[in-house]
Amino acid sequence: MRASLPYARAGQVVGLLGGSFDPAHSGHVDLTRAALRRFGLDRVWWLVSPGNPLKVDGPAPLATRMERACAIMQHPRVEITDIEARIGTRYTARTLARLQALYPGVRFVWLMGADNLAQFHRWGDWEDIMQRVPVGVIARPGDRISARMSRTARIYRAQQLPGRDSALLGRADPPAWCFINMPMNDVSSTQMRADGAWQR
Ligand SMILES: Nc1ncnc2c1ncn2[C@@H]1O[C@H](COP(=O)(O)OP(=O)(O)OP(=O)(O)O)[C@@H](O)[C@H]1O
Ligand SMILES: O=C(O)c1ccc[n+]([C@@H]2O[C@H](COP(=O)([O-])O)[C@@H](O)[C@H]2O)c1
Repeated sequence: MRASLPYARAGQVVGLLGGSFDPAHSGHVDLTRAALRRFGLDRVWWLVSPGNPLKVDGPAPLATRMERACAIMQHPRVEITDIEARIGTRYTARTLARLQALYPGVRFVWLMGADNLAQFHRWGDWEDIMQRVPVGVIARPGDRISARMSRTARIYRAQQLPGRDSALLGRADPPAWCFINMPMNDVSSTQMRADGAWQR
């Protein structure tokens, strides 16, 4: 876990996986490894959120979620960060604006599971997000159809890269997005909390 901002140099492509990580699990790890392989990324940063603006229940303390995330995701090209708490944002559009100002010349790609694409049009300034960065979407059990039928997918149909061209996403100019399939992992934090595997 780092006390400073993560490092990236101009020209690199950094995938950002924002999440509640309450708790982090193998689905996040699989998504991250697939994103590194498929989207032409140099690095991935996990942004452990101070709290999802759309979720009513507060998550477990940030330090507890960070500790678990660091324990489960160990990879030389992946950083676990609480950067949103440090810069005082929880809305993705604002996070991206701050990161782009802090890291001129670094290319960022927003990463998310298919469930988040399905409701992406409810996020604050979601069209600004689409204009700022390419978006990589990873299949999730039960959400493939709702994601493909989503308002975002329909509005940005012409800007969708086919899965076979996913390696171009990192260097594509926004708006651009790509949906990839991977061997699906049906683990979820909700289920882990329900099973008593994680206490808030
Ligand atoms: N099993 C999975 N397969 C693909 N993507 C996933 C999977 N689990 C989580 N993600 C994605 O990882 C990001 C962070 O997820 P999050 O921390 O909310 O975990 P979660 O399991 O979805 O939690 P919850 O059940 O509390 O909503 C989101 O974009 C989510 O879509
Ligand atoms: O900006 C928003 O309005 C917004 C609304 C919902 C979710 N997000 C972000 O989406 C990421 C995934 O959230 P979650 O809770 O599904 O893990 C996390 O970084 C949230 O901050 C962002």
